Amino acid sequence: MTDETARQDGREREAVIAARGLVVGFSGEPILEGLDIDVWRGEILGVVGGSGTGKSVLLRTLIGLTARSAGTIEVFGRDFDRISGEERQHIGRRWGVLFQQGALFSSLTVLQNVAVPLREHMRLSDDLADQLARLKIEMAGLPADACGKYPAELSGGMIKRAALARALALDPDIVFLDEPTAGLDPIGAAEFDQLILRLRDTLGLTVFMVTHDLDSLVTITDRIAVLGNRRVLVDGTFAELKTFDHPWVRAYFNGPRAEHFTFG
Ligand SMILES: Nc1ncnc2c1ncn2[C@@H]1O[C@H](COP(=O)(O)OP(=O)(O)OP(=O)(O)O)[C@@H](O)[C@H]1O
Repeated sequence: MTDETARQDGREREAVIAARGLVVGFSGEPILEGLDIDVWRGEILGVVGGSGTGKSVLLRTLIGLTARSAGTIEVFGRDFDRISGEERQHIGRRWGVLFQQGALFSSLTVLQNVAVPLREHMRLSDDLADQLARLKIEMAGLPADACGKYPAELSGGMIKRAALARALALDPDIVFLDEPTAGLDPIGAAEFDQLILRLRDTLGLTVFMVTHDLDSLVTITDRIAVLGNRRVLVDGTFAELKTFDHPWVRAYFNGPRAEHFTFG
């Protein structure tokens, strides 16, 4: 949705993230060039694009893990380049991240993994950190006996849930999810979708979700941003994107796997 559409909605939308003119590259041609994107408070934004278009690079750039050579990023209305280190740290605590492979510490149990951000950022006793970590683990839909397990002892779905519990540890306002349902069976993926939806509805979370999962896109996203030609080509609902006139967008949203999703 563009700024204009947001205004036409008659509702004031608050951009949790507003990035403008992002340029990101490693060597050679930039991966992202002149990219603008907004993430609105309380929405589930899906980010799609062909393989290698820079979805994960965008996610990492927005959270400050990948450097950009140009562009601005406002987070909660604050220009990230113009704030003190202390404020940056404070803002960093307001987001949680679920990386593609979970990125759990293999030598720590699930409970210890989830307690890491609590111990790092809050001055909590070990006991209180453990209690809070148990709560997040339960919120992520894991059984209590998962707390004492190591990542190697978990299924793919449990790893995603443990990583989500860790992302939720500091009660973030926004969570960044990189392909959260990749590698899950269809039942596990649908359960994970519902979990994300429930967390958004009950906690008022904002969700930035990179995904290739058409079912997730249809079922839980409010809006989808399509990456292509190094920027956001277009954004809108799944139904809107089905009618957008661009070869890749048409092929993606009306291809053999998407054509059965029809809208009133
Ligand atoms: N640290 C890095 N150093 C050099 N090149 C990188 C680095 N990170 C990403 N790239 C390159 O940037 C491009 C975009 O990568 P990215 O992982 O963002 O793609 P993606 O859209 O998430 O792809 P996929 O859907 O396959 O996960 C790729 O060509 C990748 O090789």
